[in-house]
Amino acid sequence: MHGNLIDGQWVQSKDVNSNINPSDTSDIIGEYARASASDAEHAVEAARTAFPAWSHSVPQLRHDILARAAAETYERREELGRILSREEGKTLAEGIGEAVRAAQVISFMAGEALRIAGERFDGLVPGSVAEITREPLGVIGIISPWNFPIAIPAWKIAAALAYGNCIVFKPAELVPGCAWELAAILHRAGLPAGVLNLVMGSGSTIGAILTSHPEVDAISFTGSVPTGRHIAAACVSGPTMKRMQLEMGGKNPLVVLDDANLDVAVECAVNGGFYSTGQKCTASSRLIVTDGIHDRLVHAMTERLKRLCVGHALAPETHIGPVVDERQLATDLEYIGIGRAEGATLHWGGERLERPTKGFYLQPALFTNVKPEMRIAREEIFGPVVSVLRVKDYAQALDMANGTEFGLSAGICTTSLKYASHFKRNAQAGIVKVNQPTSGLDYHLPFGGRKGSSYGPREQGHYAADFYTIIKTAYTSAGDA
Ligand SMILES: NC(=O)C1=CN([C@@H]2O[C@H](COP(=O)(O)OP(=O)(O)OC[C@H]3O[C@@H](n4cnc5c(N)ncnc54)[C@H](OP(=O)(O)O)[C@@H]3O)[C@@H](O)[C@H]2O)C=CC1
Ligand SMILES: O=C(O)CCC(=O)C(=O)O
Repeated sequence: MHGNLIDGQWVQSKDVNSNINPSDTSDIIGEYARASASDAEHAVEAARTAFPAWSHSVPQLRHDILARAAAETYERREELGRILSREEGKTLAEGIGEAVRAAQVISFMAGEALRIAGERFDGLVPGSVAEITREPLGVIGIISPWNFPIAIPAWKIAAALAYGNCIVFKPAELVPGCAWELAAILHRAGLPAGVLNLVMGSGSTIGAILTSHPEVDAISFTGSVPTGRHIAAACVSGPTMKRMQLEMGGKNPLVVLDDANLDVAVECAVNGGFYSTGQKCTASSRLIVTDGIHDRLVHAMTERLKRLCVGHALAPETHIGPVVDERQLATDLEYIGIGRAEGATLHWGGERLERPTKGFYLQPALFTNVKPEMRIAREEIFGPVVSVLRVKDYAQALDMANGTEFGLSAGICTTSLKYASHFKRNAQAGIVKVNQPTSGLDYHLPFGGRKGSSYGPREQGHYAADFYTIIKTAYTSAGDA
């Protein structure tokens, strides 16, 4: 059994979580210990005890540990990608790609340990100086979702460690495999006991302990909007008022204008809407298409969708793996029913598929004749379901793109510099892409959204320091009379 990592020790439990492959429910990837409430308490205590030494450690130590972890993650990318694809269901190519991304982000953050710097000003008191420094924040609770089982934990954990923080990490229950491997890699790389603690268990028990514990200084969370809101309330209700970073849902638009290159637009729409089974917060679930290209785009997309192979995540011919679990499949099918009932046209797909192995297979669904007020155009489904909305011109497209409570990513396909520039400036989203899919982000650049999608400072790149460090302003005078 794979235990939890608490204060440098692997701790077993009688309560076991069997990690099931969504491509083949008879395949059990492994048994993972479910942490108890007292395990979570011990993990927080261990992190608190480890904090003084780790927060004052020399940057070279933090760099070297992270660099070793990045190297092992990269060397084992195929094995880790396979575990990832088995437990989450994205294709093997996507799984290996995500393992590489994790290695790259850890390597970037190793450099951040050395680059962290401050500023110096002349003070207003004659002869005085003021120094602005960044100090580690303390104990960070990291709560991650199932859809990026190694990259999201890696970019949160590596940043927290680089800037000198200690961690209690609770991964999503559906994907303990990658979380355990990442914790084991960092442990082997030489982290002192207590600096990183892994507590696998449910959100409602272990997650809730982290968000309410007075010794946890901050929470970094990625997941759904309702859970994000719940966590936000818990973070501010205790005596310490935790810092928080919440990355939540999206209903991301991809605008396609008449002047777009059709091949580019189809690639962006299919990749951004359906790859990774549409299970990305950055997925383009709304295609907003001007009249002149609408029918050609829908036709070309449909031809492309007919050629996509939905199947076992590990099979080399598969383009789209299964949905992550029965519950998410039920949600996707429910929304497909809602779309039909609302009067949208189910133009292609949307059927549950049988495959040689028992899994959660769903044919990608493309809806046309969708109106902006329909639920399928407003609510995050988190599956391979894309709505096409027809508009008359760019102005209407922009208006519709922004007409959502979310604001994570937004894309436009156009060959017009005028419209591309206007969209970059006026799209109400944290990430804007021109002639690129709305999903798929660079690990060295800041990531986050606006409106209901995100709360708190950005993740990734050197901007991550804004969450994981606290700014101190020190005033100094010479001290002589
Ligand atoms: N924007 C994004 O990146 C993502 C969005 N989602 C959206 O969320 C929906 C449901 O997915 P799901 O994984 O259940 O997302 P959740 O938001 O429920 O879970 C995300 C993480 O939060 C934990 N959690 C759940 N409840 C609490 C709580 N009360 N306190 C602290 N932590 C908690 C979960 O633990 P546990 O695993 O035990 O539930 C998990 O680790 C999807 O259909 C999708 O719409 C999901 C994943 C990513
Ligand atoms: O699009 C990406 O590369 C990242 C998406 C993401 O972080 C998410 O879906 O949670």
